Amino acid sequence: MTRAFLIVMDSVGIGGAPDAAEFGDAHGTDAGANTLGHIAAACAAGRAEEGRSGPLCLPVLDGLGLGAALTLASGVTAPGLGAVPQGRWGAATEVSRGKDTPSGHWELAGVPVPWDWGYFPNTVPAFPDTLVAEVCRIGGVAGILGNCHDSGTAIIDRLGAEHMQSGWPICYTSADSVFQIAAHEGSFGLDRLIALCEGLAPTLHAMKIGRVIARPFVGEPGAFSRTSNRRDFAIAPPAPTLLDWVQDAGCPTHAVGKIGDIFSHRGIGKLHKGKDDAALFDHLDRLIDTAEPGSLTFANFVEFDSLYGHRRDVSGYARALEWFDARAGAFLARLRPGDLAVFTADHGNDPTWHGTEHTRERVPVLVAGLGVGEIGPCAFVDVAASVAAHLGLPSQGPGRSFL
Ligand SMILES: O=P(O)(O)O[C@H]1O[C@H](CO)[C@@H](O)[C@H]1O
Ligand SMILES: [Mn+2]
Ligand SMILES: [Mn+2]
Repeated sequence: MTRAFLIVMDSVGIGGAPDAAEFGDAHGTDAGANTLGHIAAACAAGRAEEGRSGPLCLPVLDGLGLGAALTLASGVTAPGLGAVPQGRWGAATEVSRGKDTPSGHWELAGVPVPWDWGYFPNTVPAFPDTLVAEVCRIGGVAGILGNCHDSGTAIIDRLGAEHMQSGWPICYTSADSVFQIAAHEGSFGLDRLIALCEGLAPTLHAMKIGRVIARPFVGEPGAFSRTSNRRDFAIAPPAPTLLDWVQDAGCPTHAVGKIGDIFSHRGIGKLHKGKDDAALFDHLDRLIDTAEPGSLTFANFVEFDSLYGHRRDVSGYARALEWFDARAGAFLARLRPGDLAVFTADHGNDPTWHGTEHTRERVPVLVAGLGVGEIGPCAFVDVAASVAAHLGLPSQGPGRSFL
């Protein structure tokens, strides 16, 4: 019996999205945002030397077809990449109208987003008075801090001390459809922060705001750091996804990392969480031995995005890719006959691009366990159709299997 491992490298885009200009991610004759392509170019030019050195070195993912997928998506030939692929490889295009994590994951799981997400304006205040009043009522506070667009690390540096003094939660958003609350685990309390986010979620979801996110932090003024106790309260997918298709067929599902949160816990069998991507890869290494016949393991590795993409840290992103590549090699060596492993991504987050937001890009689809060959240009939903076909399940989404 077969097993499937669907592994999302969060934000590892390969450029070339046909609609990038509509998202502000291409201008004029500029080739546009290209997470992998621009990281590889920076590495080759000696501009990504912190904690690593030289051209980007990803022999395992490139051996599956990463460099070939990059060239297919965006026409870029990246220094250090471009081996003759030993896997099946393609470049996938998204149709959902958001370049956010839920849109990307749901569409990979067979369900494009049929609605326009709600967003908050990039003004101060960013939030309507009625929403602020709701935060105050549920949180038992007299006011909020922030009320603006910002980077999550910058805003705790700026407002963390005032938050500890006043007890007011720090509420902020971004270009994504999110409402985020940062609060100190000690002075405000982690359970209280999570209860506040959970209590606000129905109101925000009714506004088609995709997620309410608890962003707890610890430390003292001048030395705050976010913890791994982040919680996302996401709106539910609009239709059953690949996870439901598998579960409804009586087969086990394993969610590694934030997959459970992203799918609002629909179709999730066992949850495997961890404090960082290394701990998540330990889960994957265990599941390669223990996952049941017929099961789907769906994993998200978030640190490319959260620690390096949003922080515009090119060296850090390159380091993370090289670390991941080595772990992927050890993982793939343990695949069994009948196993399928797919490496892909949910959107881009080019660390060389302006701002601190996601970027609209195509994503790689790298498949181990199905022999060698070009999948070529494909759709996000084709990933779900292919995984379902591999597990012997009828695909219920619009995708076409590349099996
Ligand atoms: O700057 P931080 O708090 O990491 O926020 C980032 O994380 C959010 C959710 O993934 C995105 O909307 C992005 O703004
Ligand atoms: Mn993401
Ligand atoms: Mn992100």
